[in-house]
Amino acid sequence: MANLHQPPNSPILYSFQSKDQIIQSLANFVTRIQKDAIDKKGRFTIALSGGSLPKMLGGLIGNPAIKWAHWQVFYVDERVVPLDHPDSNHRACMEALFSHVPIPQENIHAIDTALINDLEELSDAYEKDLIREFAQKDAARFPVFDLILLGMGPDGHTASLFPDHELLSEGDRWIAYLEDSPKPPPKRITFTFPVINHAARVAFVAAGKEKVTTLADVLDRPEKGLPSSRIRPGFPGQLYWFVDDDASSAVSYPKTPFKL
Ligand SMILES: O=C1O[C@H](COP(=O)(O)O)[C@@H](O)[C@H](O)[C@H]1O
Repeated sequence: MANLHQPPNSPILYSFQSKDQIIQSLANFVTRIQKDAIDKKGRFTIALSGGSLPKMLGGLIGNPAIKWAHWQVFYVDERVVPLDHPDSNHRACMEALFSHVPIPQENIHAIDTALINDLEELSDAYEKDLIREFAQKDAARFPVFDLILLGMGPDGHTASLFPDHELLSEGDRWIAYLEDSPKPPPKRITFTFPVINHAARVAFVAAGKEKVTTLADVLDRPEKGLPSSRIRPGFPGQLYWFVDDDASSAVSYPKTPFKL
């Protein structure tokens, strides 16, 4: 559980020469965290993003060390569209990962598309799904995920938390909704900052030259307050960055060699 009396741990930045190296290292990292979680509690709770992230998870396919039956998967944010829509984060994760591995479908927590015409009900229902998974088991004010995987947009947004948006100050709800996302589609639901910042581990995955300025702003100039720089899991939580050398070429923040 987050300890408010201790300052957050500093982020750990891993930079790789290629996307393939990110994919392999990320797979090793996730594999180790799921083993520790399952050994300790018999389950592994993970939340995934959409955007470019799902395609970075390919290193998990065919890995015999992954105990899929023990995974409980939620989405950090979801675009409010049918689950087979090209914009759906669930669809992207199914196509890139879950349709290739033996995970029980009931362990993947997608939005209830019967509710997509009422965003408040939809986000309440997703919050209740989270509460069912976490509240009775962990009795915490906020869920404590074993691992949350995030992306970062070129504007510095993460999840569906966009620069200058009123949801940046949401400190109470677990799941919030928005109808005015600056990036299409406009209707989305999203984890709030407190949920992300209560996780045991959070890892950003960001690659490509189009992220270079934003990554330097987030890591070297956090005082700018971009949404991605507000991700600071409370102690003893740990934040990691898995990036490529293109994205990190303008960053002064110290890099750490990757080893497990
Ligand atoms: O719209 C979204 O964007 C972010 C970042 O996407 P990326 O393609 O720049 O990695 C993503 O993390 C989020 O889940 C998604 O809904």
